Amino acid sequence: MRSGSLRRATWHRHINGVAAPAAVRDWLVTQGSLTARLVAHSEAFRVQRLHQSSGLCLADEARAIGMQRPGRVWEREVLLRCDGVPVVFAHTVVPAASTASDWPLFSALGERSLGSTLFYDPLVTRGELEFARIRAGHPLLKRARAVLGGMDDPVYYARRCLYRRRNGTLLVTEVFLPPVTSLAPTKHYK
Ligand SMILES: C=C(O[C@@H]1C=C(C(=O)O)C=C[C@H]1O)C(=O)O
Repeated sequence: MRSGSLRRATWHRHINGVAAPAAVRDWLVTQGSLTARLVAHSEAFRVQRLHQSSGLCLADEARAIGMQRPGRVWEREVLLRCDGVPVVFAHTVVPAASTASDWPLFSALGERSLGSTLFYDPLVTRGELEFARIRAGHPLLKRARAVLGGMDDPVYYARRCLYRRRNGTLLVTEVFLPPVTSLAPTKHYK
């Protein structure tokens, strides 16, 4: 398999395109805020910020955020932890050309969930979810492995969603980690 294909994932508009096991599929198709659902499936939820800085967007996300070729972006990567257990590795990019008026809260998020700023802002519109199977050579798995170690499964399942606000675009990619399928709804979950 060409290395290029390892670096890039094939993003499908329909969940059937990734043939995910039922338990993972249920999480991949979560509508609304993933944060909200994870909070309802844990006693203690935490956004662990790994880094937030400028960088180059990944080869398979440039076009999705409106760039002709990979260019400079503001990049944020976090682990979402339920009761201490990492269940999602999330990677968010905003084109560096975006202005503070496009995403006024993005740079100062810290360990607050990005979802809390996206789902309650009437100016934000949300695109369609896309789904992918990502494998060992994909940069997102390399980064997750650098933080978590292990990550030896042959395939991981990911989704991504494009958000727009004023003239800005923001792409959130979520890689689901195996422990997510062990989460059970807590008493608060309706
Ligand atoms: C988009 C959401 O925000 C979550 C929080 C993120 C963050 O804080 O960086 C990233 C991905 C999301 O899973 C959500 O809650 O659905």
